Amino acid sequence: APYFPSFTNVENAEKESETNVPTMENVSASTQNEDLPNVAILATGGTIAGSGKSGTDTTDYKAGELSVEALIEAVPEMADIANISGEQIANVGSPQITNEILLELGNRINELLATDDVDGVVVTHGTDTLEETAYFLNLVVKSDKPVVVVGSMRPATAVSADGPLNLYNAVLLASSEKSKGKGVLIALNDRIGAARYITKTNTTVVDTFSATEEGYLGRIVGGVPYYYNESAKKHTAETVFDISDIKELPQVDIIYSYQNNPRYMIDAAVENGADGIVLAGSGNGSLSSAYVEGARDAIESGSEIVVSSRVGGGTVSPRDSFMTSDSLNPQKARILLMLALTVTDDDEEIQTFYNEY
Ligand SMILES: NC(=O)C[C@H](N)C(=O)O
Repeated sequence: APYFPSFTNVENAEKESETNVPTMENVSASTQNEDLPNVAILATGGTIAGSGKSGTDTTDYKAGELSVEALIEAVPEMADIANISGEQIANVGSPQITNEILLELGNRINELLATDDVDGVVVTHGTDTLEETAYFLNLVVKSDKPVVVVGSMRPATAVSADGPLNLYNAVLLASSEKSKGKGVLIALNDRIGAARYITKTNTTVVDTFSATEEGYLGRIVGGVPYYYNESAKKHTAETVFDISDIKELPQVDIIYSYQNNPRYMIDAAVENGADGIVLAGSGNGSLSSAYVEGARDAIESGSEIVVSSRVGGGTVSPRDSFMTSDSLNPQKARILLMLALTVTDDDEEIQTFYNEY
């Protein structure tokens, strides 16, 4: 077959999969191979679970259509490397991922990894906001066991769908002792990336995910993970963030900089109760006078301000006037500010988080 057969007929995949993919609750000891690690796949939707009208439909398809059972049954080779269980956390395109879903996902992963029954977790996710979820998990998972976030750019129904091998590779990484203690990983296109450093860089192409200058951790070659680097930033078991009792995350908004920008968006965020605002400054976090004044007033009103950059790479250098995001892009700087505000509203402490995480 020119492309992965089980993924090409979504109707059959759905029909065949109505039963029997084990969840951690009903996984039966008799179906387990004791020599293999146990990997739980938590599905949230995205293009990896997407379905189009034809094999060449790569833009008008619907994300979040296939169930976790269908994804698992489409890649039977995963059973050779791990005992697989599946859970459906959500089934949405990733722009629909909310703070509520993040909290549910993070708490469920911590629950699973705290048991001896799960050795690693794979999260299937839409690529548009994948880096935000991965970085969130990087900060709240309380375990050294591997957590791998994976997606695809082509829907499951496409010719040369990239989902099946990406999913297999994610399970491979989640099953590997070598992946322990590396922080949350992002696995696409045979590359192993750290959640802290990976970002989406292209609207449509398959190799859209890139590491920032800080680099990749490694790659997968012939079904074997090769690691070369480690992240110098704190993650997972060594972080201070604890979401077990958190019902709602603080409201943090992102506001973009551009020539002639009016300050009313900052004012509107404050009026709507933003606990924090990340400013996507230009260059090295530079801001117009309108934004500087708006941001000063926002601080007076009790909102925290963090300056990141719209540039897409580099470190925003420290300054006296506002906190800065180190090398976190605005969307990841927002994730860290939400979590930081669950711990403190002290600027110095929050700045230290930006430098350490
Ligand atoms: N490739 C993808 O997964 C894009 C999709 N719109 C999503 O983020 O859910």
